[in-house]
Amino acid sequence: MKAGVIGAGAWGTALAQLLASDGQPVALWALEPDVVDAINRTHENPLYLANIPLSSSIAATGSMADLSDCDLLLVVSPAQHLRSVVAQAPAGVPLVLCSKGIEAGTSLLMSQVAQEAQPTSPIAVLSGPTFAHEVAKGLPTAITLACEDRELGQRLAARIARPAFRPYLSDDVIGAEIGGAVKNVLAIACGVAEGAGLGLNARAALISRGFAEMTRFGLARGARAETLGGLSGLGDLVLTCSSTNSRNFSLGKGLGGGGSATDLLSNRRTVAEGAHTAPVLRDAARAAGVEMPVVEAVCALLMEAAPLAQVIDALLARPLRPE
Ligand SMILES: NC(=O)c1ccc[n+]([C@@H]2O[C@H](COP(=O)([O-])OP(=O)(O)OC[C@H]3O[C@@H](n4cnc5c(N)ncnc54)[C@H](O)[C@@H]3O)[C@@H](O)[C@H]2O)c1
Ligand SMILES: O=P(O)(O)OC[C@H](O)CO
Repeated sequence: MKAGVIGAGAWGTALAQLLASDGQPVALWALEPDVVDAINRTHENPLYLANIPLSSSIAATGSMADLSDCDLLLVVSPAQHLRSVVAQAPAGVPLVLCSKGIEAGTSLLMSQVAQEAQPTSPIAVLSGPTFAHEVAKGLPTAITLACEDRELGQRLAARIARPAFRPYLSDDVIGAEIGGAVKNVLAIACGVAEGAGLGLNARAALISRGFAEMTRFGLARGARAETLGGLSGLGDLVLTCSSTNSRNFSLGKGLGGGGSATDLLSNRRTVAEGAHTAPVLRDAARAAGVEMPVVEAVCALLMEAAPLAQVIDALLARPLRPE
């Protein structure tokens, strides 16, 4: 058994560390030669997951050919690059998609993108409340593993589970993906509330009303309510909306503190997926006739279409309605 991980950002590196924790070989594909070099020479990834000593069973590589003998591939690139990395991956090997987002230009979920890029590869989705540093340190974590093929899902869960890492099985791939994609946009909104000093009542309101938006959109796209209320939806929403450990929450906090989206987004090395998902989600929701006022507000701030005070006033002035 040899697992492959595609993408050596914080999450790919943490997942490689998790898989290698029982001593099995893990091939970790990285885009940057510096990252390959650092992991192989010093067993660290200072660029994306600093201060975590990595297992010597992890071999980093810049060549997808080194993943050809893997029985499992975890795909952990930013969502907007998933199509190109999956197209380069070995064909026919089960792909576990760990990226959270919706593809710009197509509005496709990651499973749909992967299906197009590697039509012969079985697909599963791994998504839930999981800060990379905590998983890399072996702290207790639960996550949704969604796969339409239940037997494959069970095999993958057994392969990925570790004493402190518990995958919960689901066959609702769409639900798991929509929760992970939408919560990133809502975390930006909660960060804005924090940065603007709007208080904890406002944050709780954004989480609850944001979850209502996630549910409306998810149901319209064929997700199941129980999945949206589980680890990959509500669970991840609560985590990401509660901490500056979240890149999305931090981005929002910067916006709420008066920073411009252009400044905050330029030259960042790490990914804040919500900034890329927000306009795609807004357009998909409009096309489906689904109201998502919090998502609309985040888009307005990201596009610098209106000042912060005006965006907040517009949200508060919406007509009163039943919960
Ligand atoms: N960090 C977490 O705690 C966490 C947890 C769960 C899910 N995720 C998801 O995992 C995905 C990856 O996030 P991350 O935190 O590992 O990334 P990161 O922000 O730590 O690093 C950025 C990654 O983007 C890659 N990249 C940049 N340009 C690229 C290109 N042109 N082609 C391919 N890759 C490119 C870099 O090599 C690097 O791996 C995201 O969708 C994120 O939402 C992250
Ligand atoms: O840092 P964020 O905002 O990308 O969130 C990381 C994970 O998705 C949390 O589950």
